[in-house]
Amino acid sequence: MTMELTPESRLAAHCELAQQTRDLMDAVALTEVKEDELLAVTAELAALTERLRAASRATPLPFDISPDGNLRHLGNAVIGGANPMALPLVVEMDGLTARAEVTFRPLHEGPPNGVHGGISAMVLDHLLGQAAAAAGFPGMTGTLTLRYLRPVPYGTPLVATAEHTRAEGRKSWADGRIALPDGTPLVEASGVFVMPTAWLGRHPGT
Ligand SMILES: CCCCCCCCCCCCCCCC(=O)SCCNC(=O)CCNC(=O)[C@H](O)C(C)(C)COP(=O)(O)OP(=O)(O)OC[C@H]1O[C@@H](n2cnc3c(N)ncnc32)[C@H](O)[C@@H]1OP(=O)(O)O
Repeated sequence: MTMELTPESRLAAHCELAQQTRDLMDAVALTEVKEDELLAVTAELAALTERLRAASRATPLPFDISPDGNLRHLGNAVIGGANPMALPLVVEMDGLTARAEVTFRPLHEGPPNGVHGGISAMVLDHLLGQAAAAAGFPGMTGTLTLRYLRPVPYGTPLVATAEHTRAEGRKSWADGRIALPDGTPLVEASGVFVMPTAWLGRHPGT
């Protein structure tokens, strides 16, 4: 884990850029403008891409400690505010239960009018991993098992939750689900997380 000192104002500007990029991605997925406008916007975007590439990192922003003292990962593909790929998911811990409100977007479409199963899996992978980490067992996903019970809609507020269930040596288990606000489950997941030997001693409790 690399700790890096970057001014908060620059990080906030990076997160704003990522959010603007998400808005752009949503607009690209849904646009109906004419072909010449598509070509014009594409040319403008190519120029903007080159401006950002004028100074580049080799990897996204790493784990760091936020001003409120919490571990954060702004470059993460699920929770990273500075990563346009991220929703970004805001995970709250309620005791040992990880909980996140999530509204998927048309951009996440897999089946017609529904969220891609891999997107649901990505959210649950992260949430289960965070529940295991909160219980003192951070690890890499070894196995993730999913049951897709009902199509996952986009544009509707949903709730994702996960909890650590047990641990054995370097392995820990967690369960989770994405559900409608009334609790109706849409996708259920269970996962095995394995702490790589390289992490031993680098996280509280290991
Ligand atoms: C530095 C501090 C960081 C702090 C951090 C904070 C975290 C803040 C929350 C982040 C939440 C992120 C949540 C998303 C997490 C990803 O998305 S991780 C990305 C996806 N996963 C991967 O890329 C993992 C790739 N695989 C690997 O690196 C390695 O295979 C593994 C999983 C680390 C295991 O390697 P290994 O340690 O050499 O395993 P090995 O010694 O053979 O086996 C150890 C035990 O695990 C079992 N095992 C091994 N592989 C598996 C498997 N695939 N399935 C089930 N069991 C397995 C073995 O059977 C063995 O069991 P026992 O014999 O002890 O009973």
